Amino acid sequence: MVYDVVVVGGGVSGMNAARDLKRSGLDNFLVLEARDRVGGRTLIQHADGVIVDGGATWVNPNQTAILDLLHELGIERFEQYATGDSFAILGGEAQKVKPAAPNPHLADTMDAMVATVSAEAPWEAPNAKEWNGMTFQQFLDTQDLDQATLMTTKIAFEIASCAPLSEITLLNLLFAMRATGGFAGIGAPASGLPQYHIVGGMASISNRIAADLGDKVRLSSPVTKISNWDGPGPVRIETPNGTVEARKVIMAMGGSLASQIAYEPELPAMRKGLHDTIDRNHCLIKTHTVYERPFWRDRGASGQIIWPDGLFNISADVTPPGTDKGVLVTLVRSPRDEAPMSLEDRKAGTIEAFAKAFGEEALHPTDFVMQDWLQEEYTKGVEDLWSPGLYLDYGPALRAPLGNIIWGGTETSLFWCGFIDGAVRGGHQAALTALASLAEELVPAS
Ligand SMILES: Cc1cc2nc3c(=O)[nH]c(=O)nc-3n(C[C@H](O)[C@H](O)[C@H](O)COP(=O)(O)OP(=O)(O)OC[C@H]3O[C@@H](n4cnc5c(N)ncnc54)[C@H](O)[C@@H]3O)c2cc1C
Repeated sequence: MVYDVVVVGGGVSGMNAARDLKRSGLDNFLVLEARDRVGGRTLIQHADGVIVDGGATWVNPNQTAILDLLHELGIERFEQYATGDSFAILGGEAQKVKPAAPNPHLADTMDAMVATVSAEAPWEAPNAKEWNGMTFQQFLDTQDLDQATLMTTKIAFEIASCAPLSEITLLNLLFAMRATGGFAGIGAPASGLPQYHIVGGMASISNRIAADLGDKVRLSSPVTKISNWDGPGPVRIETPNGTVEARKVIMAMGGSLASQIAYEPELPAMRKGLHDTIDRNHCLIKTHTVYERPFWRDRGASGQIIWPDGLFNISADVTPPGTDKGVLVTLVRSPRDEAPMSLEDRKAGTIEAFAKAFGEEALHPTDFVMQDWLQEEYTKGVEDLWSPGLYLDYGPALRAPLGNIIWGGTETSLFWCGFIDGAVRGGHQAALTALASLAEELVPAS
């Protein structure tokens, strides 16, 4: 049997592509997912009986593709708790901090630069070459900014980008800003956290779609080799459980994961170059600490702590509705070469920091869970799109189909690429491309 389409990867992007295929009336398709679950970089964890997001969690009101999907699936969202004081740990002590307004000079300067970078082809920007040769840190050094601005910019952008400013190529950042609505989109200082969480966890999106697709989703099926992708004849897709054939293949994953698969014939140099240039090893850890109640709220605290160069980068109150417990998340962006820290040590350092800001009650959580994405074979840390040359040298290969392979995943989206919203958009786009390409084959050759 030859499938019309095989979707490789059951993250939000692949599941959304499969959902579109089904809604188009196509029946002859299959999703192959490496893990024993769908959802990819979204993950439901249970902490003292409370559902928390081990992966992606925040959605903001500008992210219309994910908001539409949530609406269609009947999935509710709840607002981020943001009432009360925020803290920063500076010099070992917790201090109340007021959100600083973004520096208008920096915002205007960068928005003017963003205006010259197109979402479709950032490599064609007039200054693409110059900006490809410069890091964000080097650019900031030329801007004559005060220390406070430099610090808020560093915190906001390092959290949003999961990389030190010295490793972010300016051209790539400007594209990311273009894709997310300008300077204020990706990580404007003091723009705060995005605003909504998903009731039941972000992974309920993929779980809901998987339940609807039934046996069209094959779990624990890591694709190891893709042959004859350039046709004619069907593409062969190998997994340890057997080989399937398809007319079209949607690769719904980032380039760094796609590069772990063997291709015959080999992929062209441009696409291989793209895979090799994506930096895949930046670590992102999330922890959730559960308490009997959100006691920090009684003390007038929002739950947010910013800790430049600390054990974690930022914390927030992510207590879902319907529980008396209180839940604090931390996001940890670790340098690649940092030795992994044990759960016990991370817990001890985290609650000690919470105690500095919120008092002794913080030393008595009822549960503490951690998720380290660098340890996940089918995620491999955060897929960074910051390396020099990624767009300038290999950008045209990012979305261009190759033979019968169609590239999907959040990284291919023109908008909110790298985010859940981009994953939904990348899925829509890949499904449309596959359907159009199948339709084209029905047109008789003249
Ligand atoms: C800790 C963390 C926090 C985040 N927070 C947010 C947030 O708050 N808001 C937001 O918008 N975004 C956030 N993101 C980003 C968001 O999670 C991603 O943009 C999105 O989930 C990507 O979806 P995807 O389907 O494109 O890719 P993935 O989720 O990576 O899906 C790829 C799928 O392919 C599978 N796969 C890999 N290799 C193979 C193979 N060989 N064969 C078969 N299957 C394979 C994987 O198992 C996976 O299921 C966060 C990411 C992380 C890691």
